[in-house]
Amino acid sequence: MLPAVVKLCCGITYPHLRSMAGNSSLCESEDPFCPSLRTKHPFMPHRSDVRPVRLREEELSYVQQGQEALRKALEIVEDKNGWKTETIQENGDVIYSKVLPGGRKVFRLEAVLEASPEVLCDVLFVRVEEMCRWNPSISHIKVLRSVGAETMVTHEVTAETAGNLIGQRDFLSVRHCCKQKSRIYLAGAATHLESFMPQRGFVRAEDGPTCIILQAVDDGSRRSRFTWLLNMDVKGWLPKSIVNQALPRAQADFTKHLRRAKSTGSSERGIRHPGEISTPL
Ligand SMILES: CC(C)CCC[C@@H](C)[C@H]1CC[C@H]2[C@@H]3CC=C4C[C@@H](O)CC[C@]4(C)[C@H]3CC[C@]12C
Repeated sequence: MLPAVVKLCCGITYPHLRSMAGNSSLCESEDPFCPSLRTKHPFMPHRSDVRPVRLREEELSYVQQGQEALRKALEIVEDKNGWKTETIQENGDVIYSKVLPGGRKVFRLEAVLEASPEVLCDVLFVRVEEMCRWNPSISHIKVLRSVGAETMVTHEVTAETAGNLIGQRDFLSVRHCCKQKSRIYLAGAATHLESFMPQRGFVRAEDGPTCIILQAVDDGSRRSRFTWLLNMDVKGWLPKSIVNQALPRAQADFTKHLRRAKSTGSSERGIRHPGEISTPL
């Protein structure tokens, strides 16, 4: 697995980003990944329209932070040692936990969802701002910066829902998406934006380094293996036991809402894929 991690780290899978960063070996390979991402971001070069675009220092730093988040998150998730089964849900989803050196407890949810990795990527990454429509635990998500099609800075605010023992939190995160072989990786980590300091009345929590791995269960399948590392510092003064109960619960709830998300998202946007309408994920 190490070579894969190193590859990701070096940005070998991002020919267009390397080009944007000033490397002269531009867009040699056709990248069929997420065509919707390209149309969404008109500044993404098409093959016939390839020209070097220099990333500003700040943008380049977000790309690097995203790649670094993925590398660190994969290191945690792929280390097979020390994981304990936390809960087995009725639907078969399993949450494992592990205590990292330093004492933080992280959670890994494993599920199978009835959608292809591309559809899940669309719901979770491309249309991230729509997440609060299908997930009542989140009250607001805004993309503050986009760098190419695969990196963005987002601001998220959790909802003040009854039963949320943690209380409302906000997050400022770099989010990064990349495809390698049959997998799509969504990574994230807390970041900074000068114009976006913690706001009064909010406790700024930190999400990450975290990642979601989406992998087709078998060739041509519309089912995906969904592996999600939840690695969160909720901040504030709270007993560890409360936090360590709330996090896996939040993870299970999120996955429950995600299973219903695609139908809502598609119909609201008027996009209909045959056979995909009301199928839960
Ligand atoms: C217990 C309290 C403090 C937190 C509960 C809400 C948690 C589970 C919510 C808040 C913000 C959410 C994240 C917001 C944005 C993204 C980016 C997306 O591409 C994958 C999902 C991901 C990573 C969400 C995962 C779930 C998340 C971390």
